[in-house]
Amino acid sequence: MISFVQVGKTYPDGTVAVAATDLTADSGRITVLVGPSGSGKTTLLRMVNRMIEPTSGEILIDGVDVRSKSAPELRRGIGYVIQNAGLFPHRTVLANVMTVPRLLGWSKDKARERAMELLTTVGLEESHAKRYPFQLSGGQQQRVGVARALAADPPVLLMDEPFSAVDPVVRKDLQTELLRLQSELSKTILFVTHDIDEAIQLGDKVAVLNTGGVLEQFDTPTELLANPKNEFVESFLGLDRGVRRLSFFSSTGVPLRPEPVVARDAPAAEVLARRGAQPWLLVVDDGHKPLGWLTAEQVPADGDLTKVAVGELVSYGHTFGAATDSLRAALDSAILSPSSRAVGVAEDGRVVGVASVEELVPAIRAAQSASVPDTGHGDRGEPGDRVEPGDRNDREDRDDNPDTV
Ligand SMILES: Nc1ncnc2c1ncn2[C@@H]1O[C@H](COP(=O)(O)OP(=O)(O)OP(=O)(O)O)[C@@H](O)[C@H]1O
Repeated sequence: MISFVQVGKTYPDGTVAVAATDLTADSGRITVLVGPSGSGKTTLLRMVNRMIEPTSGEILIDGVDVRSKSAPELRRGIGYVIQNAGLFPHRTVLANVMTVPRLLGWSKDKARERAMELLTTVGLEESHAKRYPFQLSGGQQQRVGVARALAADPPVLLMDEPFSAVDPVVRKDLQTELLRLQSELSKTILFVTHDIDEAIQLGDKVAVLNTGGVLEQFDTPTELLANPKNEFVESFLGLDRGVRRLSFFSSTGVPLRPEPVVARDAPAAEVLARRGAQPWLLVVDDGHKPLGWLTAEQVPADGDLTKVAVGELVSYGHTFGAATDSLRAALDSAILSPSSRAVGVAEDGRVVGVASVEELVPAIRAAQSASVPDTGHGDRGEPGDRVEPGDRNDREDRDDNPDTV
């Protein structure tokens, strides 16, 4: 557990980066610090490993003041991951990951074994070990950064905008990977981001900071979305917070109708009967997997769907897991489809049924008036677009490679 007790930081030029802050990051959980540029997120984070010293208050890790150890000793017990990974460019991937174990006096063999194991854990291949950082993609470099931070198995991990420099698709992969890793490793993670979607996706709890280092709200993502404490938090969460909140509700209440679903080789009489009752038909293959939509007018007069080429069907966009996905996934599936209908599938991909946007409305209304239990990491939904951060690595007094101490 990391406890900030009345922690403040005023820089020598008088800038108040962090106002007196009380905050507790629970053990084995991800606590996200989110806020606009200059709200003191990085300063708060770096006070934990003493890259920056507070001007007031104290920081305790499991009840022990961080100042009771020398900074280098403290840092070797705290993993640290930054934007652009901060890898040593002149060292191989393997050597990068071995850095802290070697500093801790592990034998070369033990450190190498651990590093190889970790590279696999973070989703890299053995062949990557001998490469230099410039020979990896941005996403792969970030994975090496995470492996390096985990090398000495520190209980605490500080992550400062670790996924900001990669494209949104890779970023989403890295977020998913972090959640998977965390479900196995249960580290105490303090994670800084500008991006409220990332905060909601990853955080067990989220601290929303404002300019001047003021902590506006510290809550679970569901509570933040349901009850923002003030206008600042509300506007920071964005106008679509109602939609985001749907990520925390199951789609199991969505009425999925099987009637508009028809096999491509279904008997003509069945096709024609369904055409009469439905404006859109979802055509499925012989494994009951979706092929695409057909409007009633597009159905051949003799009801023979095999006459319609699969390429002529209207794309169904993407499906949602009827038993596993959130209400937001169901809504996305409907609004992103030209038919305005969501396609619900079972785990094996077979179509369970479809629901129009209108048919989703009662389930959405029920969710919006319900309170959500504090489930921690439930279904977190999809992270959305993000605000690109500025380059933070230009600050003079910042040492981004604490391993070098
Ligand atoms: N060495 C310094 N001297 C003076 N002011 C500083 C120094 N480092 C940071 N600041 C100021 O402290 C405030 C908080 O900075 P900090 O980097 O912690 O914010 P942040 O929320 O992490 O911002 P960003 O997301 O843009 O990185 C800012 O106003 C910043 O300009």
